[in-house]
Amino acid sequence: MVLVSGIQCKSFSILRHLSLGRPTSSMKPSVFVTRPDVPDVGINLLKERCDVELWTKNIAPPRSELLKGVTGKSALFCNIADKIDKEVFDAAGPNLKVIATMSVGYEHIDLEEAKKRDIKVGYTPDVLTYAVAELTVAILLATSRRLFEAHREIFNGGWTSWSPSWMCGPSIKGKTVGIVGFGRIGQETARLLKGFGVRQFLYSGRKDHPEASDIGAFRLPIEELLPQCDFVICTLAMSPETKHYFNEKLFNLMKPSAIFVNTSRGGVVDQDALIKALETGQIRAAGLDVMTPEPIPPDHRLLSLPNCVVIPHIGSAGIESRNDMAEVTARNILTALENKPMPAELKL
Ligand SMILES: O=C(O)C(=O)CO
Repeated sequence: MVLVSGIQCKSFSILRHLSLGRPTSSMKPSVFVTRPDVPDVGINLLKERCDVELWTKNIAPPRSELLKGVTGKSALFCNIADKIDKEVFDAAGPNLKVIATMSVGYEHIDLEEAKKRDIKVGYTPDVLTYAVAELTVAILLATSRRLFEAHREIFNGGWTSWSPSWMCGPSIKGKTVGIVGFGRIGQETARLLKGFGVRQFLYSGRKDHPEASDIGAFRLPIEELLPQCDFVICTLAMSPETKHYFNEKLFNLMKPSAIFVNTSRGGVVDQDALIKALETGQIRAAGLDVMTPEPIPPDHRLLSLPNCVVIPHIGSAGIESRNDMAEVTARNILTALENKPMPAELKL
């Protein structure tokens, strides 16, 4: 609450309606941004209207710094590596109006708590769909054509000569691809893969997707889909229902030649079951942009498997998409602070 000429104003937007002109620096809402390397486009937008405080290091702020940074702020600009729970809301205090995450995933935010306190929550769907789909195709190819394994052979002396059967892997052309979680990213991945000559796309999920007919994809129950697929791509969103969705039973339904790719969340896979499937040859290989935990310790068992490609959660890391994500996040904050419709607000 601020006092202006004897009038008590609840928010920045009311001050603006009173035609008091551009707010002075002391009247500006304040934002805590949990990384210093957010693309300029987002930070510059925020700075036009807000006092912006950036966490100084390129790692997630330790808990104590997150709590300190958010104290008294009007808005929080965060990402998937920041756990936003009751303690953070309490530390922020009553000024907090909006939390905007620079991500499409939002399972790191306690939405119940936000709702209780009437705090808006913004996220960044759509703008990263292409980048994640592109990376999904890249991991699929890196896994099937054994790119990292082959690269290592150059340095470890394994490349002795051109050999007829050395470093061979299956092509995508003529194969059956199953997409589990046929939302925006799953569908875009299928569109990109069409160019590789896939014979059949299958998908599973709770409902039919009208877009599937353009793509030429058929919906099947997961138990019928898995035994038919040469490639299984997981783009399932994380939720309590999808935790450890890919378990031993599902890996056992896959072909021994199957390649499994996950670019959604590590938590949707029972990782021990995946490791077992890779070690025993239950499936041929896996390509993962996501895993548990993140970052994965360098001595983790998963990293010792030659048939597993592991990438450090860079699905959305296209330059264009990260710029767009920063911009949408900033606009989510600015519009929420002015009580205007946000570009991408989560319904609480
Ligand atoms: O946006 C997300 O949810 C990510 O995982 C990172 O882009």
